Amino acid sequence: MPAQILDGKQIAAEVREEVKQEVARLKEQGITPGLAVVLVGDDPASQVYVRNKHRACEEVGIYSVVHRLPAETTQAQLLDLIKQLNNDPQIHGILVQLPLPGHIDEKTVIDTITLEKDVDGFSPANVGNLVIGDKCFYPCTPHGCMVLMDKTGIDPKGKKAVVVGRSNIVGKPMAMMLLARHATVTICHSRTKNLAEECRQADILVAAVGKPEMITGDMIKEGAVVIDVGINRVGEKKLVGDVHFESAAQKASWITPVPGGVGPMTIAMLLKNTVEAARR
Ligand SMILES: Nc1nc2c(c(=O)[nH]1)N[C@@H](CN(C=O)c1ccc(C(=O)N[C@@H](CCC(=O)O)C(=O)O)cc1)CN2
Repeated sequence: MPAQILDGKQIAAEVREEVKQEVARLKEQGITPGLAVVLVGDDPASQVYVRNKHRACEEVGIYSVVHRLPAETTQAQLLDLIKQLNNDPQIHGILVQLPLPGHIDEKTVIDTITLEKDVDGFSPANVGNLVIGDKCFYPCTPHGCMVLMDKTGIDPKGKKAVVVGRSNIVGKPMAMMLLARHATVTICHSRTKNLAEECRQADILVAAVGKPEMITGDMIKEGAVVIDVGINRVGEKKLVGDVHFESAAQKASWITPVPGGVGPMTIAMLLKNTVEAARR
């Protein structure tokens, strides 16, 4: 039987509605959650994501400021802006849209965002807290994957989870979150021997490699839950994930589509983290 769809659009809408209610409660206490988004340069995809983040904030009542800086902005100028935002009482969350232009060191920039306002959850201190299970912000994309499963009644406890991809933004935090929920976790990457065999062991398979349709149906265990984090543009307009949807859907019990799966959850979880930052 073909897989059921994990509908990210619908679940993200539910999360946004919950956030809206939480924002209203905070406003009754005199607190308006505030998010600052910083965009450097003119990457077209980043411009769209930043615009969508601003709109999503407006819809739920979060105060949002977008700082659009030219591609030639120096690292020192960007760090100055972040320090200013760190001290701005109206701003509870700071996000620097990635990727940054090549002359700016992403790590230095992320390290400059104060821990309390790191709503992306990318800073080393936040990641450290995630690893040891302390209070932290869950990075938005893997958090979105977890919420997709939770709201569908998929419990990782005792399951074998395979995460393909070891990025700091998705693969590694995803593995930590699954581990915290008592899954047995394997992280695979470009040098994993016999990737297909590893993937076939997975009750939950998370693909986050950035390679169009690399995971095919023959790599999937019958009945597995397949979460596709990839967003790859092929040709002029077509978007595909890291999973070959048609063949994978013949084997999986649940699968996320691309578009409309994990992507919409990323922004919904950012709103949630911003409200959490304000609440704290
Ligand atoms: N500072 C950050 N930078 C980046 C992040 C991030 O979480 N923080 N993630 C990505 C980009 N991103 C949000 O910033 C993002 C990507 C995709 C989507 C999304 O909704 N995708 C849609 C398809 C949209 C399209 O047509 O292109 C989907 O999958 O349905 C939302 C947010 C890198 N940078």
